[in-house]
Amino acid sequence: MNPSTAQATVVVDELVRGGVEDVVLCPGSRNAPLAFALQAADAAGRVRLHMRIDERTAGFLAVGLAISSGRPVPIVMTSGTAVANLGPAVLEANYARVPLVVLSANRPYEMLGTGANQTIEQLGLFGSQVRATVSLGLAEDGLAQNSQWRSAVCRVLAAARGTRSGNAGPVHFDIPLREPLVPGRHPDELTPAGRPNGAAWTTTQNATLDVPIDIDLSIDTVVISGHGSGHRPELAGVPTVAEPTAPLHGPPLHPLALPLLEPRQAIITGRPTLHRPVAKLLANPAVAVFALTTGPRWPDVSGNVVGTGTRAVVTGSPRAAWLARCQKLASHADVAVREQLSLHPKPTGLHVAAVVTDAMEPGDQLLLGASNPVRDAALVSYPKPGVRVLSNRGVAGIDGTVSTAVGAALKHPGRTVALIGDLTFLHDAAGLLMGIGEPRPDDLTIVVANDDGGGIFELLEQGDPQYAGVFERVFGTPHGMDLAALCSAYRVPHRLVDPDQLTEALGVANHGVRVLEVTTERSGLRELHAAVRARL
Ligand SMILES: Cc1ncc(C[n+]2csc(CCOP(=O)(O)OP(=O)(O)O)c2C)c(N)n1
Ligand SMILES: C=C(O[C@H]1C=C[C@H](C(=O)CCC(=O)O)[C@@H](C(=O)O)[C@@H]1O)C(=O)O
Ligand SMILES: [Mg+2]
Repeated sequence: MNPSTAQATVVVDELVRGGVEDVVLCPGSRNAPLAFALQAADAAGRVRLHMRIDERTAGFLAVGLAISSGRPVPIVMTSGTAVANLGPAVLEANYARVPLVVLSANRPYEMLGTGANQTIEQLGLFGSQVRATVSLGLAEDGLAQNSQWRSAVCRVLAAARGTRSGNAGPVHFDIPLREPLVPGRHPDELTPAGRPNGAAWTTTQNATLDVPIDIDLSIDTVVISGHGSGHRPELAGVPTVAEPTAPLHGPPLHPLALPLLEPRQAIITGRPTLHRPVAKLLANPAVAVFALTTGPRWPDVSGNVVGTGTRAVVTGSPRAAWLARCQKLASHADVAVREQLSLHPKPTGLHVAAVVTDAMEPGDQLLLGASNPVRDAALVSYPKPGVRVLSNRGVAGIDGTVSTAVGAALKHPGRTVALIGDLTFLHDAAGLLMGIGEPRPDDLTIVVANDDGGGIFELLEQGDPQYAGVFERVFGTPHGMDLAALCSAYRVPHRLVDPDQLTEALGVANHGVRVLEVTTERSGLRELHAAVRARL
């Protein structure tokens, strides 16, 4: 077995021993030793290999696989811009604490600066965005490097999982590889041995971060449950504004009810990412804000957090009058939203979100695109028990969302529905490119609310009628794209559905990947949201 083949075979073997189930591979030559080793592991049923041509979609496919399974997912690619294309996925993984491993093949380091082809300073490329940057020395004939290789893999996986830090996230694992890059004449030679019984080379237990903080719940309190929040049974009695991807700890509180309430205390769990009324509350100096997070970091956008920890030691109970007021205002907001939807003359993304979230049942997985879809879901529904809701809230990008949905669906045993906007769909339509024979989701429905542009901007300052002369081109960005033709090019079934047919269409049994496109209007969104607020 030549040195590069031996090294690659050991690395793949140790990844499998470390609990990796899925690996995404992009074609290249420098990473050929890893490609051969991964193909062999896939053929032996030890790992599920996913080939992707485009490293950008590969990275977000891995994000989807990782957030749905909780397992580290390596993405393997050749040197050069192939590695740089993982940038957006690494950013998302950093801020959303997703265990990704960018496993980049590299030219031998001595080639740096020589003008050698496809040779860049890729070690360290992701800077502070990764939890660790690990490299391996070149494999050499006759050197006993097995233990170094295997222990490095264990360090990579531990860093990605946050095993000792409580802070899962992306890791860059850069491996310089020297020719020969293809297996020798004796490809069946034995792999340098791992630990007995398939164990990992280095084992460790998850560190537990335990930082208790005292919180008195007799003070009028709301909980803001944001992305990445842990479950907090100690807050079960406290009115909770939960983002769609977060647990609903206590009685549901609608985000639009917040401005009508005067809590004296707020408890953040996870990281709030969605609503301005939430941001305004958390910035109010008259409100005592606590942050409970599971990892070493906590959010404090306004610098108003008075105390933080990983566990609340609660005393007291919410006042009955406070609970009653929160419940009344939450119900009022719920009614106002649905009532205005029924009165609004044109179908909008908010209408589509209401249909999709109403259709979700226990066992389903829902993935929400950035921009309006995730916000619309928050306005028309509360997190449902048994429905897993995912969204790339790390940096709220509209990139890679189709790929993320495909990855998440590949790891979910039941139905996955993705609700995304048209720009989000167009941004990552290449995520539909799944090569012949590659694993495909059993049941993924991508619902595209197509308002021919960026509906979110209608609701922001730039959507004010005073900017009408400028708005449409530089914010609305109408495109007029034929989504049916695009889906046809990717060989994915597509159906244009009237809004009032969407419930029925979602109920049709699905096998594989399909796109349901719903034409919506963004021109009346500002008025619709204003009408809802006027009813509060
Ligand atoms: C990669 C990336 N580029 C740009 C943005 C800024 N942005 C946020 S929402 C949005 C428009 C989204 O439009 P669409 O997906 O159609 O959803 P809609 O707002 O229409 O519901 C853009 C461009 C972003 N978040 N991420
Ligand atoms: C479009 C971008 O992001 C903006 C999207 C929505 C945010 C927002 O305020 C929506 C309305 C609401 O939640 O009340 C907006 C914000 O946080 O102020 C974001 O900037 C973008 O390009 O950043
Ligand atoms: Mg749109």
